Amino acid sequence: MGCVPNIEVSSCYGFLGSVREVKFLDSSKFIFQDLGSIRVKQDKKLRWRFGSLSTYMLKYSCVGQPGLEIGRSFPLLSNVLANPAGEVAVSSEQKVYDVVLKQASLVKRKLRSAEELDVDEKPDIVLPGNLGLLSEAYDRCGEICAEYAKTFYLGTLLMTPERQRAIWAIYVWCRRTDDLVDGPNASHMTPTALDRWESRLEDLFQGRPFDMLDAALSATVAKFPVDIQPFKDMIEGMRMDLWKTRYKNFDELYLYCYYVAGTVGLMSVPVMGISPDSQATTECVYNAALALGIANQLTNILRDVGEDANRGRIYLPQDELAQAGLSDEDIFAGKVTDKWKSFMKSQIKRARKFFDEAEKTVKDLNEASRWPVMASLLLYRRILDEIEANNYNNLSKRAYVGKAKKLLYLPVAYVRSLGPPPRK
Ligand SMILES: CC(C)=CCC/C(C)=C/CC/C(C)=C/CC/C(C)=C/[C@@H]1[C@@H](COP(=O)(O)OP(=O)(O)O)[C@]1(C)CC/C=C(\C)CC/C=C(\C)CCC=C(C)C
Ligand SMILES: [Mn+2]
Repeated sequence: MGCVPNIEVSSCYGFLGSVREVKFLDSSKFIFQDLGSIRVKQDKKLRWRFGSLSTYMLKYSCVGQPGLEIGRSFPLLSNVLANPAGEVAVSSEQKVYDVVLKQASLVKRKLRSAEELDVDEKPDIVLPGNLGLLSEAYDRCGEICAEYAKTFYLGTLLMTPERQRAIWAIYVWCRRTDDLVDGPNASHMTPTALDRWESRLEDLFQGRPFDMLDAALSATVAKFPVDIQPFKDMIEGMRMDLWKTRYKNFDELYLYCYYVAGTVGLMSVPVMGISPDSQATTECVYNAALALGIANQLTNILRDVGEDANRGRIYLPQDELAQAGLSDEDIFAGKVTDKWKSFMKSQIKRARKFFDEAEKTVKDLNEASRWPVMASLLLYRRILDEIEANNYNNLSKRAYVGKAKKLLYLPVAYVRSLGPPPRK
């Protein structure tokens, strides 16, 4: 999916040339009752097939509709399928892209309305008690990040102190959220407990943190234009982990990856900042952040196939396993067959595509954030190489990047992050 803003058709009735109702699934939920002025110009290469909407160039001259530029045309999305009733099933990629658009427009508005202060100059919010507590809270977040996520921690050491502390605070909240369903007390976790965690999140966003670690995130979201939605969506991903142990196809898996990892990318962009020299749209940068999160999660899933299977979870898409002549039993048997190797090659290839999409936009970030993000990207992507080096045995062997190699990658990441943002 490119960065061209897309309008997603949720339901489209009528015949070519005289569309009667098109609902736009963006934050405004436009419903054009009087569509007389809308003409759907059929692209000569495509034709209308009842029940499936192909890509159309939608030309309109809507007058008086806020936010829609008159006369502009947008390519409608070709993966929008309509059933005979004209109702449209929306792919996960589209649902997530809708979130990305909202996040991007929200940050653009926040940055426009707020003083264009460099984040390093903004004062910390004053929390009850003394400021020393906040500094102590951030230090504790840094210790937790160093303890549980050496790769990410290494990346944050390359950041400015303000951004470093903000990412530590976000990391700790993400870690605590993940530990609710993956940690030692996971067996006692219930949807109600996740609801309580979500209301605690709302409190900290309103400046009422529950404990010192929440206080660090509360101060962070007061300082950076970070929105609550990605945090809520991550909790939704944890709700899925409570009951869902199989994924029918990549569309289902993509949505899960957005929830637990793409959200991290969306949380991080306002902290990383976008370079003033960047020619990329905010949507493009958010898309790249999403892609990095998806890439990380797909890599994490490929790295942890054996471990996850031992806990009764198989994230790999069932339809793709079947197409490769594989089943859950093959995974539980733990045998690295030729079929398994061939299947893994295609899974690794797809994960790399998401890393490559993210890498194209790292240089559009604020200069001080490029190196840490590039380092984190290269180090996580390296896990895929290690799975290959293990001859695709991710069923009983956990691929990892050794400390020496991690350090070796830092100068590589530095060189890769040099240079101006790419011309779009
Ligand atoms: C320097 C840098 C990239 C910092 C980001 C650090 C951060 C906030 C990480 C949060 C990670 C976390 C604990 C998320 C909770 C859910 C979860 C576990 C997600 C999976 C992470 C892997 O964690 P781990 O390696 O510990 O695996 P196990 O739990 O042991 O199985 C994930 C794979 C998701 C990680 C996703 C990211 C780090 C996304 C980072 C994206 C950006 C920083 C956006 C950069 C912007 C552009 C334009 C590319
Ligand atoms: Mn994992």
